[in-house]
Amino acid sequence: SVLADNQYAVQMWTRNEQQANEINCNHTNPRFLPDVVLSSAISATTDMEEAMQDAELVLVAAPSHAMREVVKQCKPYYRKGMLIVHATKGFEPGTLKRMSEVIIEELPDCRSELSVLSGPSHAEEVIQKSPTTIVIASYNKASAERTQDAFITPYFRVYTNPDMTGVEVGGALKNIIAVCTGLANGLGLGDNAKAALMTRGLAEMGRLGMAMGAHPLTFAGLAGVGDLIVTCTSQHSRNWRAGYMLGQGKALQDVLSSMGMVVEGVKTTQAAYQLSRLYKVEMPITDQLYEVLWNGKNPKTAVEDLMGRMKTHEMEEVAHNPNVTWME
Ligand SMILES: NC(=O)c1ccc[n+]([C@@H]2O[C@H](COP(=O)([O-])OP(=O)(O)OC[C@H]3O[C@@H](n4cnc5c(N)ncnc54)[C@H](O)[C@@H]3O)[C@@H](O)[C@H]2O)c1
Ligand SMILES: O=P(O)(O)OC[C@H](O)CO
Repeated sequence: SVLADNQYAVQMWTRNEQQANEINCNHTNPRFLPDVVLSSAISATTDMEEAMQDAELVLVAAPSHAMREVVKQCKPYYRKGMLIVHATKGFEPGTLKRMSEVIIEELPDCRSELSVLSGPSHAEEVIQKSPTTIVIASYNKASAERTQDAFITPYFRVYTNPDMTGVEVGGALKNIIAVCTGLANGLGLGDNAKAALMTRGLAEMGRLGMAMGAHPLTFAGLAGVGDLIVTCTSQHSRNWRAGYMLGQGKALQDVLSSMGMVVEGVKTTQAAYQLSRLYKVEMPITDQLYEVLWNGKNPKTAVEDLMGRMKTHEMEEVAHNPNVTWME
């Protein structure tokens, strides 16, 4: 819709014939965005060749577990010079790769034209043209700026950032903390607990991100704290809602099937748990959510175990900084 507002003819690809017909005939997409009329500049097809044949820019928003499969389908129709943008927040299950790494493996020639679009941006609000800010990260400045120009509108403000790793890691990890804050609300815990999870969650997002090569300041930006705030507090968040239902005692499988849409935070918790061991980074909140989601731990016990951890400094970097001294 943003691209259509910027005068692009938009061709959507979907594997669902009925959805394509609905978009072409009625300009609606009722399962995903009920009560919304789409621009007539948007059409849909189930034929990838048709979708990509005249494309200047390809935006991929497949769930993280399906990214490789979808990019493989794009491959025969890819042309050098096309801008490739992804908006997916997660890691590839099993390989633990970031989405840009998966895309570059499948389309090695696209590296300098590849960007990630991330930040606090629930589709339900973007479609209403409610003011939204996002960030585009790319290895290449010119590609970041071309992509920024393609998306920027008076209601959709786009920033650029050269830190691809930080933007991708921030966008993926915030979903873990959103599931946790939903869980806390479902358990009846208060705002103090929510603020604690968001703040200490941001600390562990930054720790893993930096170990993976990200710039620490990216976590203070839109793809870090910005997306963390919206996902932990918005009525639109699927990750928060999934956590809330778990906190109310529903089983994970029932929660996921009732949602009918991807809840990236569940698989991302497993990936982050594995990455934290690979990079030797402490992620106590992620560890507890992993035990709840994947090993059936009682969430109340998980909260007790988090609160009962050995006492420590708030920021190791500050406490052990030789320029910062304690008074005797
Ligand atoms: N919804 C948002 O507001 C929003 C905002 C920013 C980023 N994202 C990210 O975008 C990604 C997708 O989220 P969403 O909200 O569109 O999810 P969704 O569950 O609403 O839609 C996912 C779509 O992908 C399709 N799909 C699933 N597996 C597929 C496969 N193997 N091949 C082809 N198509 C497949 C589904 O049929 C569905 O149409 C996620 O990583 C999410 O974090 C979502
Ligand atoms: O609905 P969620 O929880 O998947 O969040 C969607 C977007 O990532 C918000 O920026």
